[in-house]
Amino acid sequence: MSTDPSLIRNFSIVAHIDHGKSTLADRLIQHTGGLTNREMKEQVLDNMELERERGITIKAQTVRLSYTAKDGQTYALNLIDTPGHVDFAYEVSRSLYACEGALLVVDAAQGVEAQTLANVYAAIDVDLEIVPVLNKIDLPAAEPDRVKAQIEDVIGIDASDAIEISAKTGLGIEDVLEAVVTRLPAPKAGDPTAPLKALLVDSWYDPYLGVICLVRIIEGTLKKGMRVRLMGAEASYGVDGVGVFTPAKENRDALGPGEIGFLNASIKQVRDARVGDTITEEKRPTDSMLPGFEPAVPVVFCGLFPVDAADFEDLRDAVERLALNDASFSYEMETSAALGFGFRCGFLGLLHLEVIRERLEREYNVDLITTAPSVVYKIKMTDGSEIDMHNPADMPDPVKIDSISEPWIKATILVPDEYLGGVLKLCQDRRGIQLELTYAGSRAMLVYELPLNEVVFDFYDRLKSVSKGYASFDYQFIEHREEDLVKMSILVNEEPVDALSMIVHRSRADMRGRAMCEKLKELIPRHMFKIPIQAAIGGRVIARETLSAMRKDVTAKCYGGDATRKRKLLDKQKAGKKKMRQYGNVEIPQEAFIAALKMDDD
Ligand SMILES: Nc1nc2c(ncn2[C@@H]2O[C@H](COP(=O)(O)OP(=O)(O)OP(=O)(O)O)[C@@H](O)[C@H]2O)c(=O)[nH]1
Repeated sequence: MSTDPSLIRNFSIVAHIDHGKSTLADRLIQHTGGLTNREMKEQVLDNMELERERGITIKAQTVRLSYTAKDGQTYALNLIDTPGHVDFAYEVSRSLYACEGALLVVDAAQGVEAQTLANVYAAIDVDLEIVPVLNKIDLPAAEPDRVKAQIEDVIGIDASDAIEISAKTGLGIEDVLEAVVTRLPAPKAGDPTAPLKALLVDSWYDPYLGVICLVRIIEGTLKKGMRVRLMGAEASYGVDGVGVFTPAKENRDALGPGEIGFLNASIKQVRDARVGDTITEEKRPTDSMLPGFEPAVPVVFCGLFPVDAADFEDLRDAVERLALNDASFSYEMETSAALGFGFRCGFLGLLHLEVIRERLEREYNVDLITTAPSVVYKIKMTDGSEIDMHNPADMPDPVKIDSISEPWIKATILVPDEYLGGVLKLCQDRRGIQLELTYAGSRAMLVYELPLNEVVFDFYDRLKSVSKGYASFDYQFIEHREEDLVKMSILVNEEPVDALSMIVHRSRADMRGRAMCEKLKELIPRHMFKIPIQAAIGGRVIARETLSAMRKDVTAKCYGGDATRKRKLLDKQKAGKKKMRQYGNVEIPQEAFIAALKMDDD
């Protein structure tokens, strides 16, 4: 039997980073008896090691809590964990779409911050009922009244009955559960006998069961044994299992309207189970798909190569396994003159790239070289044909090119007044076009059009540093625009380093070329000989630096010292070597590749 929709509440927690979302989720699970203290890992919902370390949530997870309220009824509360970063914006919006309400958690000492706004607006956009919760009320610096006023001023929602809690001490947790039951709406009572219509909220790979799909039933009933169709993917599968997470996995026979749970159906890879897709019954399909299905497409590409060419097979294995679990990650084999065999990989954004790179290195134990991230350029050839270029190394002969266009985005940035100047300068420096500048309280809202190319390298980092972390940023792709773009090559000791070549706007080529040569001069260790470092467009050198030759023996400073120290130094050098790549007779450390691409605007 599926649960009566009036006894179901589906909700998310939205918050700025570090305001206590995970701590509150853990408390709710603990309070409703989902896990004993001992069973409870430090943070149950953020279950990937990397997520925990970086304090970000990548894959949405859900948990069903059973709560007997003061009205005597037992409710099924589905808490959906949402990822919190702009690279994963589409997944956030899909997981919010599966809810009727959200708890807006605000740190009572810090108040409303950038991500509070971005996340709460995302929730308001899909018409969720919002319950404000002031957390960390135990802190001496907590100012609940001031923060309530701020929520009303800045966000524009009523905060008079905001719940004051401490997720740390457990104070107010019961009030939160009561508010979920009494203040959030129940899901609409869809017809359990109607043709099945369910939203695919999330999917991940389980080594034993294959792909697990998290689904929200809109209408009809999902049953074990049923044959279902993924309408967007145009594929059908037999359902092997249906159930819920409490957070332990519990099998059920069926899930009805309003319920959130999982299905497994021997789906081989998450690529076949895209977030946002509509699931229906094969033999009695629903007549319309849920709106807004748009599989996330990679927008940033880069090459991944093993530091040691002998590790290529390990890398292939790791990349294949990762792709099983991440539909937004794409790859194809690539060969490079300097780097040998590797993969050209596609990502949702820079954070996604970094997360994947770290997972490959850490979980799969392969040392990697990452080439310059690049966006997708559309090239019109003089013979009328068109190509999508993912890699600057594939740039055709310029005489055969008619025009090149690059992707542009529309970015929305919220920033406190005092940092506005720095943010404006940053956007301007990145070829931004200002569309709007408005104020909400002491915050400015900026809308800019920007070339994605200028954003992929280090825009988030720069934005964070110029705004002390207070700016929030969100973007959407608008179109490809024709621009005056050229390929800039980097030559180290007269040898082109293909991994460092990039497409730049002609107006910025000199500046970028100079900056790149200066950076590389700092990043490449000295050798026994002089090394010229040059940036060039076609055959024309636009910038040049010279790395002078090393004069002293590294061990020289250990003269008279003990032999152990000397050996340690040599060992350290040897270990360092593993991370280097040989170009002609020059060694370039791996860090140089990413670091060289970070631009300093000031
Ligand atoms: N004093 C106090 N500290 C709290 C409270 N709730 C959470 N914290 C602390 O605040 C920090 C951030 O809490 P998290 O629950 O990890 O925050 P989060 O919003 O989930 O952060 P992300 O997972 O990074 O988005 C942790 O060090 C918690 O121990 C509280 O009520 N009082």
